[in-house]
Amino acid sequence: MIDIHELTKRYGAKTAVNGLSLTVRPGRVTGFLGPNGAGKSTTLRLILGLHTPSAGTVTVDGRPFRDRPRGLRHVGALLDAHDVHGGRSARAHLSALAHGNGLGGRRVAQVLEEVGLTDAARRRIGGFSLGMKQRLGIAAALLGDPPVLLFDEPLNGLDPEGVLWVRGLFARLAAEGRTVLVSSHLMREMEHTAEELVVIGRGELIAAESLAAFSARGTRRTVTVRTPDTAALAAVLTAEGGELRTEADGSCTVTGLAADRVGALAHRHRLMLHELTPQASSLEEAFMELTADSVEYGSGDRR
Ligand SMILES: Nc1ncnc2c1ncn2[C@@H]1O[C@H](COP(=O)(O)OP(=O)(O)OP(=O)(O)O)[C@@H](O)[C@H]1O
Repeated sequence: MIDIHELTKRYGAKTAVNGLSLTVRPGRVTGFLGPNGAGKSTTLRLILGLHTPSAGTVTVDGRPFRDRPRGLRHVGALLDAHDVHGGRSARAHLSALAHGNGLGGRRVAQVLEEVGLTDAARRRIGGFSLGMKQRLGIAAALLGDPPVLLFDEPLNGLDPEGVLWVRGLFARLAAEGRTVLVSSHLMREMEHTAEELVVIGRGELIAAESLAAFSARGTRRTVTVRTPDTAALAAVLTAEGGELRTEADGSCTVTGLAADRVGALAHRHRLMLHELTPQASSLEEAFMELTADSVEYGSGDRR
């Protein structure tokens, strides 16, 4: 379990993390989402004690991570897949880590196998693709068989088969009762990866809840309608504050009114409906809406 309490990190005049409080629980994969520059990497570094908080506290299973000798046995982390010595082989890299953490060599072979790098174990890391480096970083995180795992943008550079593999691995690690925190700036990456979400923007907490609860936050819900009386229905709905758009397939998309209200209005005005389907707001939409004000380097049209 990771406990973050009123955590703030300033770099000079820049506040990267601002009064952040949250708990990441074991047994589920938690997605850590936010636009670029939201403070995700800074938070992960603060959890690992690589940076010192300006204020607040962060503990891993009840203690600051820095207080733990042989850290890999407690927290495994992939922060930056490129942060490896390119001249070393994958096996040498992992062996050095294992040695520094009092872990046996057998574990190195096990994690190489786990991430599918056994055949590449003797090759220089410098020649690895980004996807292979991500796998190596995941192997390093798994080395100490830790109860808590942190992954910063682990899906970057992975091919579709790699993405599926990582999702399966994270789900298994969580099912084993571990705490698994996975950062991403892309909602669509988390949609099939995480069960819980923590969303931050400009260093502040925006949401911490299940994927389903987060999805329900989208306010731009729409209703799909089919009717032989499009013009009449459009007039009725517009008078009630809704908006009706005709789609290429002949259906209509209604915004601004809930499905039951659309149905009641059609009934009152004796208009025939062939379909009345509320559309769940997509996760992506909820994410864009909630983080629109915190996009640091956005294109402008997201606001
Ligand atoms: N060492 C540093 N010195 C100064 N500013 C920093 C430092 N590290 C991070 N920042 C700033 O703090 C903010 C948060 O950065 P951080 O890398 O934590 O965000 P992020 O959510 O991980 O973003 P990304 O998705 O782009 O990796 C950014 O504005 C960044 O420029």
